[in-house]
Amino acid sequence: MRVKICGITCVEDAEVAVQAGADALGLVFYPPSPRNVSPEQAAEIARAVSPFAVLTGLFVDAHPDQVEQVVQQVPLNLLQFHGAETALYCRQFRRPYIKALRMKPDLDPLEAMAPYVDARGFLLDAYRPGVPGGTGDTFDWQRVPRSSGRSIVLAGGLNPDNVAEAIRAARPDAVDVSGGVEASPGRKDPHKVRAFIHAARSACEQNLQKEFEQ
Ligand SMILES: O=C(O)c1ccccc1N[C@@H]1O[C@H](COP(=O)(O)O)[C@@H](O)[C@H]1O
Repeated sequence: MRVKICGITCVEDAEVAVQAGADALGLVFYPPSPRNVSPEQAAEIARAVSPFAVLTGLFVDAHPDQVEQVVQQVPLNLLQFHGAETALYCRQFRRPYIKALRMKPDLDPLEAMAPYVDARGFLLDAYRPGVPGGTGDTFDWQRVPRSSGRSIVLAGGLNPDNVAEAIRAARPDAVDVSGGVEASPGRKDPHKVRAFIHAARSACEQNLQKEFEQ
């Protein structure tokens, strides 16, 4: 079980997340978001954190030049495309990427994943019309495909109180949280970050124990 803390806007929050055991940090390059960071802020965060934390850059239907400019300035390990980007679009940067899929009621996730043959994984998020992400909404975790053969990151409205249940229901490879561990828009609450990671790790251990006993 990997844990990604998304929407990091400052060095202090990045350090809290990594010390609490986060595997990955998300940096949002989407100006309408309260978690948006400039390439300069992102580069400062990148310099401060452990080289073993996976730094993920989140984009929403960005112009390719914007993505190129960011990847020149910030040592990102992974790109996260959170809009309506096609597989061709995602592939052009020749960097490891995950594709976010918003779980609209009529969406078949396996069908939606199919074109992204080179994606490193898929982040499944709640669907709210007109809002690309970071909504704080959950979706029906039973809709997460089992044994798809692809890495699945579960997101959408997760928090320290529901992440264990979400992991038990969906059995994802990773979980991702943004608003559920915030003190205010764009700032993380250290207690919530630690509680979230602890709850996710405990739920994963319980799942493993159950499988061992069966
Ligand atoms: O965090 C944002 O502001 C954001 C903006 C636009 C697209 C995606 C965004 N965040 C991603 O949304 C999901 C769910 O967020 P939340 O936990 O429900 O607040 C999360 O995976 C972020 O990666």
